[in-house]
Amino acid sequence: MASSVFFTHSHYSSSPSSSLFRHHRHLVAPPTSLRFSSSHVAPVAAMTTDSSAKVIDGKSVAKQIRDEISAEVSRMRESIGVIPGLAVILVGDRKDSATYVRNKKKACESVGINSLEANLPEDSTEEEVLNYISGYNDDPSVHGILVQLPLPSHMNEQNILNAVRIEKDVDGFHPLNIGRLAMRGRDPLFVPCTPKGCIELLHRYGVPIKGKRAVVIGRSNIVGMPAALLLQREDATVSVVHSRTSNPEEVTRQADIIISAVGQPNMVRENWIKPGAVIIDVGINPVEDPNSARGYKLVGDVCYEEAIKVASAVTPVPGGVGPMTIAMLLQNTLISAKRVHNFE
Ligand SMILES: Nc1nc(=O)c2c([nH]1)NC[C@@H]1CN(c3ccc(C(=O)N[C@@H](CCC(=O)O)C(=O)O)cc3)C=[N+]21
Repeated sequence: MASSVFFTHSHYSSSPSSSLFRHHRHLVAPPTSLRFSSSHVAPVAAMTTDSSAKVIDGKSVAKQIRDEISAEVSRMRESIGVIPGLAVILVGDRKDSATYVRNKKKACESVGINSLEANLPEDSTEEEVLNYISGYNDDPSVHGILVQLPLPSHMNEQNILNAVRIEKDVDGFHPLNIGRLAMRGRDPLFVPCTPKGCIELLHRYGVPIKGKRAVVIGRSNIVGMPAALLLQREDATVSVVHSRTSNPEEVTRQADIIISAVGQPNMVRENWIKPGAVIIDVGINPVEDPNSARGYKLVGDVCYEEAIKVASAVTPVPGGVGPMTIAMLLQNTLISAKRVHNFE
């Protein structure tokens, strides 16, 4: 888990992920800070007719998906009287985690999903967390359980994730769900939200995957690894570039599709990118920005200003994969409620 982009998101987080990537940390973002107003986002249909790179607008796709979910939630409530429910367990008071949990809650409200929240103090015991999980496991109004990561270091993440009933594992982090994702001829009950959001963006932008070369940068349990499995299920030829890969830029330059999830700001430069490649940037990295009220801004793993010149399409940060992650969480919660109530 150490190389997960999730854990490097916050400027409160202590250590950078991987050693090989560390020498890129000093790269600074190019001076112009791009703004992604909806006005310069091309409509999806225009993508194939224009040769300059397109912004893959995750924020608006996520909004579209939330509208679809919202309609399904209403239909379900009206026909069988069931409202999907998501329980989120937050341990400790990391600011970034609290923000994410708040955003998830808001997103639930926006589509009519019930949200429950357990806020436990940093010094809680593992047993206390397990008690909450077992309460939610047994609660029929809860269709999805999410344990916000990272957990405090005194807790055993594996024990805790193993305790979530797989039928409610809307994060898709249970080893049985991951195992099924990895096996041909089997299907997991849930696909992890961030990788699922990446593939959904490729689908909705009409990017062909079958037979294409894909490179995933990063091998975390929550993004890189499941993203590589999903691409393989989509019939891409997949390579995984990681902290011990020699010549990562050369490998990455072969890719028609790049998914980067390492948590190193602006690591992927122009010379890593094959002209015309499609880039999904999962990194959400805070970098100092005196012009911003917060004192920092968020940038991806990919140097956006360089990528936009060579790639055919790129996801921005923010407004790319992040909002899709939340939309997929809502979708998984709906899928769970439909499944348990046999509602089609
Ligand atoms: N059990 C678990 N499941 C998770 O899915 C999970 C987690 N733990 N721990 C933390 C990470 C991080 N994560 C994000 C979700 C949405 C945005 C998001 O919406 N970002 C926006 C806004 C960024 C901002 O301005 O702060 C954007 O990129 O546009 C980002 C990050 C889910 N995570």
